[in-house]
Amino acid sequence: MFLRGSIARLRPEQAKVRFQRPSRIAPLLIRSFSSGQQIRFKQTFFNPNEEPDKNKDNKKKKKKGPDPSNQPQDFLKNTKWTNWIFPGLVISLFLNSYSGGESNQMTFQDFKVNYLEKGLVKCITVINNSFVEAELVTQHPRIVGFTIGSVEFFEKELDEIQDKLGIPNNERIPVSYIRRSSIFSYIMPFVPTLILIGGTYYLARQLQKRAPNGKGGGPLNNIMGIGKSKARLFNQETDITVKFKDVAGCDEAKEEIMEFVTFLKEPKKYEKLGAKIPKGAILSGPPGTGKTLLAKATAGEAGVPFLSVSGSEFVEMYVGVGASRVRDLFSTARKLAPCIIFVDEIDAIGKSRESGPMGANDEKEATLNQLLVEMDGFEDTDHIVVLAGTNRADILDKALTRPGRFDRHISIDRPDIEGRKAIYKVHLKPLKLEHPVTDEFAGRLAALTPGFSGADISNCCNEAALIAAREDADVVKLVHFEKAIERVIAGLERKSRVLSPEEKKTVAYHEAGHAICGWYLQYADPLLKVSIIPRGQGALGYAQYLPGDEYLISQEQFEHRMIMALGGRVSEELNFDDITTGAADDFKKVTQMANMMILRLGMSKKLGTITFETNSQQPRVHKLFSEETFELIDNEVKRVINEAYEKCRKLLTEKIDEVEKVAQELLAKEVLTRDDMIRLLGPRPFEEKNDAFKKYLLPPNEQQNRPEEGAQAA
Ligand SMILES: Nc1ncnc2c1ncn2[C@@H]1O[C@H](COP(=O)(O)OP(=O)(O)OP(=O)(O)O)[C@@H](O)[C@H]1O
Ligand SMILES: [Zn+2]
Repeated sequence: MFLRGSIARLRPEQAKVRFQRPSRIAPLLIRSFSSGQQIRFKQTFFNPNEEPDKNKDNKKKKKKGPDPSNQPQDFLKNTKWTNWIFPGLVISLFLNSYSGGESNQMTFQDFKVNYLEKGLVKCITVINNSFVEAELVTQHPRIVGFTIGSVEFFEKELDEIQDKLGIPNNERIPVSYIRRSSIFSYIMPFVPTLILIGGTYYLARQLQKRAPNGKGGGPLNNIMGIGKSKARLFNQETDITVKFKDVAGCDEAKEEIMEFVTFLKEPKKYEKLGAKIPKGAILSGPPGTGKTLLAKATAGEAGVPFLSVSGSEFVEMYVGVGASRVRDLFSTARKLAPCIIFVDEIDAIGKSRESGPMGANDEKEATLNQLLVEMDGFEDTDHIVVLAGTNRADILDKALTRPGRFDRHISIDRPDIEGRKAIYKVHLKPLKLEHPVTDEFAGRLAALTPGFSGADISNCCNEAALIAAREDADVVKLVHFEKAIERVIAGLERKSRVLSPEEKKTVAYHEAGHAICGWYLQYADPLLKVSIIPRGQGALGYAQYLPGDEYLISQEQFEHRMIMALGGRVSEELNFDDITTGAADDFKKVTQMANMMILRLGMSKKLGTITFETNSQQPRVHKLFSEETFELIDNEVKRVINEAYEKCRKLLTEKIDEVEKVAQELLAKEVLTRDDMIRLLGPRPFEEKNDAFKKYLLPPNEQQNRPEEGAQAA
């Protein structure tokens, strides 16, 4: 638009132009050869310093009249103006891109024929070396425009035509070269800044949306709150309903932890005597033994807030996040004090710092260091107790367990029969049972589930209720519990897995072999059930034994267990021409037991009382034993297994009729109970070793009977 004006200043008669392309720096340079003068044009088509149309604004203002609300600050306060930024921008770009819209677009050919050759062209402007605008002597149209491929070609054509028309040099059409930039080139440099400002504004808005309680808010909270601790707070009034009475068994652990409760309740009692209360305790034990529950109960008893966090929640891929979360956790705790912090799975950060195949891990180390610093940092008067749970107390960093930090070590083991009974009583309470919970009933369930942890028991009770519901029963009965227990131990029954008659026969004889060995071996555990219904992942048949709560296992017991495990394969050998793959798992167990006897338990006379076990955590630099010892170990393991095998074969050869009886019965009924076994074979010739079994599972008449001594052992 402005361009036209500038060109207009150049009279056609004034300029005889040799066509020359402008340099970049001097976009509007025309050399007039007629005058030999260089004429410089001011680039006026877009000058940011020059207000293009001041009058327009004035007119607008006049129209509207003076309006106090039109003060700039009022206008800015009214956020609606932001709505007009983008449409305005788009419109101005649109106008800009069509700034040449007034000229009639055509082809160079049309221009040549219709205007140039007829001598109607006043002057020519080449814009950006690609577009040509020509001002005509006519009024309609006054300006025409067309695109050109190359300036050289255009110049040549123009020269040729003017030569042809015989126009003298001094009357030739003046040609000017200009560069016209779009508004984009002025806006572009500001775009990154605008995006940055816009982004910051958006972030700030998102953060403002965050609810005052710290919860909720936009997804950005996740990014901004990365250094925040993820600890869950359980409020003492509402959330922690757990009390010591809900934690069954583990009485010693409760007693130990009771000290923390009294400290949090009556700190004065200790402080006036100058006693320092331990800052923390590590609760260690196998999974599901109630470490979290005990920690919660401690908070529940003391009536203080409980901050629970898992060690793995400190571990992030970003360096420094773990330490920052630890800091945040403790600063929260200080605000809530007196309170209890519980760090579950502390081994995730508290692992011994040099251990691990990759050496030290800087981020974990920083997190652990921060934890140590925080634990040193709080005073007894802060009234914060830190409890930590782990399954691997042995791999914890020594710095964690030194006095002044986690100086109490409370270990919680799997519950024994009495413990299980107590835990059953807790978890049976919410169920609708056939009879009220008796000592006998809970004891029976406890006897049926040796080795179960608290979590297993809770799971088992729930499973029983689910089974009862599936069967549309009104109440949960003992059978439902028995099914649930079997399911937890051996997996789901898979009746859909159909075995061929041949396979079924093999499985029956295999299981009968195990069962007969167990029946006639003195140190075998009491048999509860033999079944040839496939279960779980790969078991085609299985037998359920009830080991008691044993803390010591004799060599003879080991041997008898090995014989029992081999019974399946030996029975196959005795009853069929071929053997099958069914004994793979049995061999694994046998080999493990033999290895343990030889390498760890000093049960080989030849090798003596020495352990050959290596700590796999530490790198092995040299061989721990000589080639001869190695060979000896090999031979001893083989010897132990072979002896067991021979004893097993001898036993089952003698009892081949009994094997037959049991196998046939199994094929007919699929499941044999202890009662079935007694019916087929007579009572077991030994007294059962398992007291719990005797007390809760044997019928009263059997409990009195002393089984005849002297029956055949292996
Ligand atoms: N002594 C117990 N008395 C009652 N219930 C128990 C007991 N021990 C475990 N449970 C049950 O098992 C569940 C799991 O226990 P908890 O989470 O405390 O185990 P944990 O030792 O912390 O396990 P992990 O080591 O896997 O974290 C509890 O919610 C509870 O229902
Ligand atoms: Zn087997």
